[in-house]
Amino acid sequence: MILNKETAIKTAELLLQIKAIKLEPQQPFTWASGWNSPIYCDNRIILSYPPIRNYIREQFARQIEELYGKPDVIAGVATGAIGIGMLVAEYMNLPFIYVRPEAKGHGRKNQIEGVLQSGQTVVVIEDLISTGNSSLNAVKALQEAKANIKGMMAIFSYGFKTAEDNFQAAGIELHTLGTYEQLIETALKTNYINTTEAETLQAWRQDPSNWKP
Ligand SMILES: O=P(O)(O)OC[C@H]1O[C@H](OP(=O)(O)OP(=O)(O)O)[C@H](O)[C@@H]1O
Ligand SMILES: O=C(O)c1cc(=O)[nH]c(=O)[nH]1
Repeated sequence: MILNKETAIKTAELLLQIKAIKLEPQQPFTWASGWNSPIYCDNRIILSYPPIRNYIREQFARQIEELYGKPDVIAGVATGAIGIGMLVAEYMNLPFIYVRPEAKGHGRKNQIEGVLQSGQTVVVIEDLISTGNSSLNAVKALQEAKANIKGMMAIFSYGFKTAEDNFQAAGIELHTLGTYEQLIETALKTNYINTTEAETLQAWRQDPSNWKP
């Protein structure tokens, strides 16, 4: 679910401004899910731009307070959302933890790093949602540790039906700052992409798991 249109427009403008959106239809990117894709959204770049990371941090903090009040803990999904999650926690003066894709094989063998107590309310921050599997894997680990998950907030989602279904099946509310539709609209308007590229991106989105260049 998009948080609000104004934020979606601004988020798209900022991601394009810092060239977080990469298009390479001839040399597709491989995603975490194994899918091939002509597009990659590298939200990690946001951390290199203080005014932009401040904007994202403040949007998250404002929306979290509006939706859930103050949770006990902010969690980030490793590694992409550790940085921005920590900034949100700092801004809200809340504890921060992060969740690895799996438990470490050595040391304390933790999957969740930081302090989480049974029954604590948690808002989970993610940088990006494709299938939603990484995010929901983190949610599962938190729930197994008896966290009370209030919701998941992401900078951007491709808005795939499979992700929506996955979140619905898990009973987790997802809110995003930016959307694919807004990104493509803004990218066209600002000549970041041309109409042929926009058509490729729309066609790809119809069946992303089977797309080939
Ligand atoms: O919705 P999904 O299909 O799971 O894909 C999205 C995930 O992919 C990226 O992480 P990546 O695996 O590239 O690792 P990183 O966060 O360590 O960069 C991103 O940060 C999300 O966590
Ligand atoms: O699904 C992914 O792995 C993925 C897609 C994308 O656009 N950006 C990203 O960081 N990961």
